[in-house]
Amino acid sequence: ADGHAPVIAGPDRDPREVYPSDPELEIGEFEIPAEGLTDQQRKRALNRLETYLVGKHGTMVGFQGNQDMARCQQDLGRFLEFHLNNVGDPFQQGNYKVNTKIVERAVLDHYASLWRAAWPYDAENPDSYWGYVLTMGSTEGNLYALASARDYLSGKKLITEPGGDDGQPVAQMMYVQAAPPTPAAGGDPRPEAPDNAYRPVAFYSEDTHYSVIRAVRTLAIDTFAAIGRREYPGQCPIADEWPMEVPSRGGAEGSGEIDVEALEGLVRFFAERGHPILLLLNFGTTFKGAYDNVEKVAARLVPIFAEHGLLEREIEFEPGRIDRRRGFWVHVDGALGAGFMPFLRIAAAEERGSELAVQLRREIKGKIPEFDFGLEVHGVDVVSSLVMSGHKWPGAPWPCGVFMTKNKFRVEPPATPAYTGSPDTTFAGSRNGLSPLVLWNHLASRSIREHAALAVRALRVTRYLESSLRELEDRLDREDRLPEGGLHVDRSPMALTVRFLRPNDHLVEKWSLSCQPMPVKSGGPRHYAHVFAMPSVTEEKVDAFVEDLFAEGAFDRPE
Ligand SMILES: COC(=O)[C@H](CCSC)/N=C/c1c(COP(=O)(O)O)cnc(C)c1O
Repeated sequence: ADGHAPVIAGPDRDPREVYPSDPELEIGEFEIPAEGLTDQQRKRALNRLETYLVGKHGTMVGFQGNQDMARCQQDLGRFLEFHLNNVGDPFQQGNYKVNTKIVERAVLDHYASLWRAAWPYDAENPDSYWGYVLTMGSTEGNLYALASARDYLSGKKLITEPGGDDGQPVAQMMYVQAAPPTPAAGGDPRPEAPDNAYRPVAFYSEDTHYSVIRAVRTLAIDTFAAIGRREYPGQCPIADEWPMEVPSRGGAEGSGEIDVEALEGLVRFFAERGHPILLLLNFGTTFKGAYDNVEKVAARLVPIFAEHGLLEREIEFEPGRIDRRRGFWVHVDGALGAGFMPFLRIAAAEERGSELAVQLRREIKGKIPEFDFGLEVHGVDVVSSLVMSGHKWPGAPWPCGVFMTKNKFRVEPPATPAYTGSPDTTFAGSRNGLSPLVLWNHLASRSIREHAALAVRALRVTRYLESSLRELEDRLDREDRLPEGGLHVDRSPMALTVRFLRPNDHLVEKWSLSCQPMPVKSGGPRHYAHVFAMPSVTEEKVDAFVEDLFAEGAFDRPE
């Protein structure tokens, strides 16, 4: 009004008309005016939000997030008094002293023991684990793993003692593009395609989480489909046209596991042409909770790697400076599965007559699948890196997780910023110092056996959920209210989730259901929803959910 530029820009339109309205929450209560909000206004808004969240929290069954926050607030609330920042490498104290790196190391050690890696961390031991607690969730871990794999396979300098060739500290680590590799003695040099040796090819299945697709694009990593369509048109070994992703067994209506035979054919095609292989396997897929058979994949691919000089190859940085490394990288996306499968393995190792072992055998008939650093095939430790989300199985009030690899696979960090006093070896700059506390509290609050019992219980609740949905199908059928084609109840082997026909929007909203259309052979997409039996989902919650599905119109489709 007085001709001066406004202190802050006013709204072009009323946010209440623009943002999606929610009957329980009004955006107008949360907008922040130039004069701020009074204490009373802030308290009213926060109370309104808490009431909303309490309601949703009680019926949250649709995603893989464990809603049981255990003792987070009581035990850890006091740490909100600090700006906890674990900036830099977890194993180097650095100059930012208000950190929880000592807790982070304890958490990493424990996961290294659960994932059968060599621990504690030892910089001198190539086989020792190295890892860090993620500030985002498995998306960050997958991004970091794929970036590491890309650089490792394309000949970037591996991590070495800090310092240059003359032993003097270097101001800035630079990437060194190595000369084309000469396959180790006995390998068959392929002069016809020396440049492929630094062109890693990425493989992942059609059930892979969308964050991986974003990651390969962000990192400019070529997938087998991209190179196949561009450089080998019409030569796909498994289909007339190169599929965008490795097919899953049985396609969209299958279990969600990767088709190992299809993968083998695709990998062989590129290994024969000298490409290093970058493979991402799922261990608990997003929608079906399926586990790629890591053992079977390894048994099929290791001989191919051996045949084509990819088990170990020599890379020469500068004349006379030889570096021996692999021509493949296997990353296991264990966002959900890496958090609880180790505990099932522990339950299976119990005395055969123990209550835990007996309960486990009721849930799982076969062997507990291997997916971690302990898996060896033909003497090769197959897994190069692993990731887990902390807000899934463990249960955290915010996204977090763990990334883990081995020293021998680590690539030189692009920078060693003096001002943090620590090499820049993680993905983030500032790193969440509270997340290690949450994971530590989760792990330390129970014995290994009690964690194992929790994992077995989740399998039991999942089985209860599946049987309850199948009984519901019979009840609806008896009352002639069953949707045409039935409820399509399905559960993949050992999955913690059951999928079924998507119910109406009201129930999707009430129970926070994650939904996905699936292309099916008999015509258009079939709309599914799923429930994950995380530790916060009880039989009582399942009963209440299924009763809602029995109500009139529960499966009415929006017009
Ligand atoms: C629809 O469900 C999701 O997108 C959930 C995250 C929400 S559950 C808390 N899944 C995330 C996920 C991710 C990404 O993990 P986050 O970054 O921790 O969400 C990576 N890999 C797999 C196999 C995943 O399932």
